[in-house]
Amino acid sequence: MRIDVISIFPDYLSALDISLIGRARQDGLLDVRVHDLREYTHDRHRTVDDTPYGGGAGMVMKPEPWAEALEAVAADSPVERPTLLVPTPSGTVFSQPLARELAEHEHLVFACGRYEGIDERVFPWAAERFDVRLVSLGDYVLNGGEVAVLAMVEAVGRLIPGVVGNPESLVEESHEDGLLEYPVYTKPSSWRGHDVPPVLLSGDHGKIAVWRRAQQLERTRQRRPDLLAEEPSA
Ligand SMILES: O=C(OCc1ccccc1)c1cn[nH]c1
Repeated sequence: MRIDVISIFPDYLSALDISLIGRARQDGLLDVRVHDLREYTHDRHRTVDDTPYGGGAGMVMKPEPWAEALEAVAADSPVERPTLLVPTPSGTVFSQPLARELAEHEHLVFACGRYEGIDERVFPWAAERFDVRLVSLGDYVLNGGEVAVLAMVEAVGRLIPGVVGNPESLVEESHEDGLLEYPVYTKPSSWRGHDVPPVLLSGDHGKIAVWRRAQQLERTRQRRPDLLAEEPSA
């Protein structure tokens, strides 16, 4: 998979050089390229933002640098229609199913917004060449898209075969089966007066599986009842 990230803070993405993603890059499983949006400006101040039409506080990212950066990325894309992911509080919610879908794509391009956002016209313009997805990581506001991109690259990258050592560890995960994950324990079995639930020491794998499923349901009911909400009956 090829991943391009465009940002005015490319160094923010250096975290992608470390650990799992870093090794996947070395192993050639992931081809991650980070681009500085200011390389696509032509004025002395390398201007990427300007005041908002209609007034209001803050600044808006100018459309032209984005168009030039996206054209450059599309020019040497391995596919006809790369997927352009734009983190924004006003996007559809990122999820494990979406991460699984994106892990099948050949070329992902991430646009990191800053300030009050990117000029809206960039999205219909980009839609000529990209499958444009505005994606939210949650109902809160960050200063820019870089942190959200790190999260999405990790969520998607770890699903790519070979990136995570033991693919088994990808299956039993929160949200993989729509429920939260059961609690996990390791040695010592008694620790500062807190003991591991005895069932886990019983060696009875059937009982352990039943106990774990019950824990998933109880946790999901307590912390995320929304995940259990019944589909509205047709
Ligand atoms: O703040 C976010 O994205 C960065 C961003 C993009 C555009 C303008 C301001 C900030 C975000 C919050 N949830 N998901 C994404």
